[in-house]
Amino acid sequence: MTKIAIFGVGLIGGSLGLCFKGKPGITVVGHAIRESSAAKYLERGVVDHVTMSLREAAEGADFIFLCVPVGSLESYVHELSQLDLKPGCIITDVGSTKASVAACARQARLGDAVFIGGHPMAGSERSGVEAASLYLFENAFYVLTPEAETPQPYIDKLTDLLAYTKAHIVHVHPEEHDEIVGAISHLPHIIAVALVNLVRGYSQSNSLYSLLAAGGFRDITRIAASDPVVWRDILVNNRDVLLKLLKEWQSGMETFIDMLENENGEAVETAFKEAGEFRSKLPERRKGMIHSIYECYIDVPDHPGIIGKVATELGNSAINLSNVQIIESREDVPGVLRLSFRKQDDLDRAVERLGEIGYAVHF
Ligand SMILES: NC(=O)c1ccc[n+]([C@@H]2O[C@H](COP(=O)([O-])OP(=O)(O)OC[C@H]3O[C@@H](n4cnc5c(N)ncnc54)[C@H](O)[C@@H]3O)[C@@H](O)[C@H]2O)c1
Ligand SMILES: O=C(O)C(=O)C[C@]1(C(=O)O)C=C[C@@H](O)C=C1
Repeated sequence: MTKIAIFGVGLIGGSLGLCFKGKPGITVVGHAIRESSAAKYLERGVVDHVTMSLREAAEGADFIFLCVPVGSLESYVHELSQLDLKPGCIITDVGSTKASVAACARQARLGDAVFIGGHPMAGSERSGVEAASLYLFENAFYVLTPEAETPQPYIDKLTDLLAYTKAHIVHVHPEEHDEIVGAISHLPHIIAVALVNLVRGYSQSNSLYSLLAAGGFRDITRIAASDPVVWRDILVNNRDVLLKLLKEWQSGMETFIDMLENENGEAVETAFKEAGEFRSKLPERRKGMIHSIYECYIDVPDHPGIIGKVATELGNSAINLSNVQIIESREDVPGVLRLSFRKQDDLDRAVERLGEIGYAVHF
């Protein structure tokens, strides 16, 4: 039996558990720090067994996944180094920063165990095991940061196991990872939070700010709802990279100030053109990379049973709907439903079908 131990059974740890559990010859053990969490992990079926003992979870494990916030990773590596781990055990993590944990693992005495850093480039603004999903990593990139001296058979073994996530494995150097992910993930989270807090301030004296906040604001700020502890740890850990990026960001904002002060419409137009061209060339909307789900919005009349009606219509056309959410519902005013799909094809067919039967569909 291959034993996989997961520490930190939340969004990412729970999703990995779902990918591995039930696969031939695999048993998944989750480590819980609270009894109430232990019961929840079993109830949600993300692991086969739960233990509150770090030793019991780790000893005898063939793979150990550290899925706790970045600020706790080093203490876990240290604690594992005190245990009698199975020879050949592969320890990996899923932290959003890689340089510090790699440096820590290099120094740790892990005996016959091997550390290989990892980072699935998929996630969500939701957190906790309640948000775990079997499909989270499908088609996303999964970064591994092996050292030059990491024996190839260990890398192959971890890569083989990760095939159950259906993610694409890429190897990146830890420092290079932190620079790139700083720009494409950490900086956007800072910008989203700063923007939401700016508008939150304005809305305290005028409720129209919240009322009128529409697609543009919601698109750019979804990630501002991400877990505060997870993101505190990421930003503090990657502060050197982020301080450099924030200075460049500041200079980018200064450029916009100059354009507006000088009424330089041409420069504004060029900035939008260049950004649009680059964005349109990003790899096709890959689940987990840009959107973790395929979504559209439809205007619906405010009357009972509308969700059932839409779901039945899609079901009759064999279109697989993964989620429906009412995102605006006020008396006497048409509401908006958000429809989520796991595949681009389902989204495309839903848009066509709903359009045919008269719904206004938006993206
Ligand atoms: N959220 C994302 O989109 C995303 C994506 C990729 C990687 N990551 C990384 O994955 C890791 C987990 O993030 P998540 O989004 O799954 O968070 P989460 O809050 O959903 O899960 C974290 C888990 O760790 C446990 N935990 C929290 N603090 C702990 C501590 N001090 N000691 C031990 N356990 C603790 C929690 O009980 C929870 O089970 C982080 O390192 C994060 O950087 C997150
Ligand atoms: O989709 C989201 O909500 C995410 O924030 C996912 C996201 C990202 O920024 O792309 C967040 C953190 C990770 O470490 C990897 C992926």
